[in-house]
Amino acid sequence: MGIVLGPNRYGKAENRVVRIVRDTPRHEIRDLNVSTSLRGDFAAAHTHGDQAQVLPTDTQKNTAFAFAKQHGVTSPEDYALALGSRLLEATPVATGATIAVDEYAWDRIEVDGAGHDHAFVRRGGEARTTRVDLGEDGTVVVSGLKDLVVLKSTGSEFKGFLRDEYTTLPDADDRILATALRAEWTYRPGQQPDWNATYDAVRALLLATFATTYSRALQESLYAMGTAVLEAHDEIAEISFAAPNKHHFLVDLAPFGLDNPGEVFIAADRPYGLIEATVTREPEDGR
Ligand SMILES: O=c1[nH]c(=O)c2[nH]c(=O)[nH]c2[nH]1
Repeated sequence: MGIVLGPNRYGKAENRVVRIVRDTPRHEIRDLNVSTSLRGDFAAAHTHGDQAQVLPTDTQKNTAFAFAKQHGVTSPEDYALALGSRLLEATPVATGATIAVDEYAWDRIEVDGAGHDHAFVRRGGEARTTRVDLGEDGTVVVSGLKDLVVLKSTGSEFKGFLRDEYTTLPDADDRILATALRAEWTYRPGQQPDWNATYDAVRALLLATFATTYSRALQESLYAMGTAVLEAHDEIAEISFAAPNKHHFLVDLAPFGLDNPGEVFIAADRPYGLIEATVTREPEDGR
């Protein structure tokens, strides 16, 4: 039985690219974590140690930084599309490139009621994400966010579930619902919307829908959030979620002679329920 090389790709992961725009005294900052990956006929490098067609990962790293200067970063999507095209041009045997970008948001530090020109404070642990694939079947842009930590202190229940001899969970009529949301939405082919405005709108819609939907399960909240995004954004084909159910357990204060009507909880970090769902469009939508 012969042995052959299977799928392979290579690139430079997690280039931490920070771009400052300083054309005026009021600076702008874009803080990115950029990973590049090329695929194609790189068999010779694996089987014969022949690097002739291999654009070094070091060059990919350099291009990521050079493009932050030359092309600029108006949005992670625009930057990733430009970087991916360049790497494909520079690497004749490459048939596809994937560029993944996480962006960390910085807010201006407020001084005397105004945002400072060049001093910033990191906004939480949340990141904006994009993954751009330039390949054999065209270009796909998947944008999203991760580690968006949200909590509802009421308006959430979980009851009526399947029970067996191992089930101990009681019905909950009123519980805390919390998650660190990961969402990824895929743009329809050929769409080039205002990436930043669309990101802001989708994020706001996810948050508002989470807040205002009475939740009978995290699954129902995710479905409502996805439906809201697809109804409002024709340019988006589908949206996927991964949501850890960050359990908050009511603490038994009875030993101390205290009642606890949903006031004191222990926040458990693990294990957590992991709820994943994709909300998509029916094929007969015709596009
Ligand atoms: O929103 C929830 N969905 C579940 O599937 C589940 N399972 C569980 O134990 N608690 C919860 N909560």
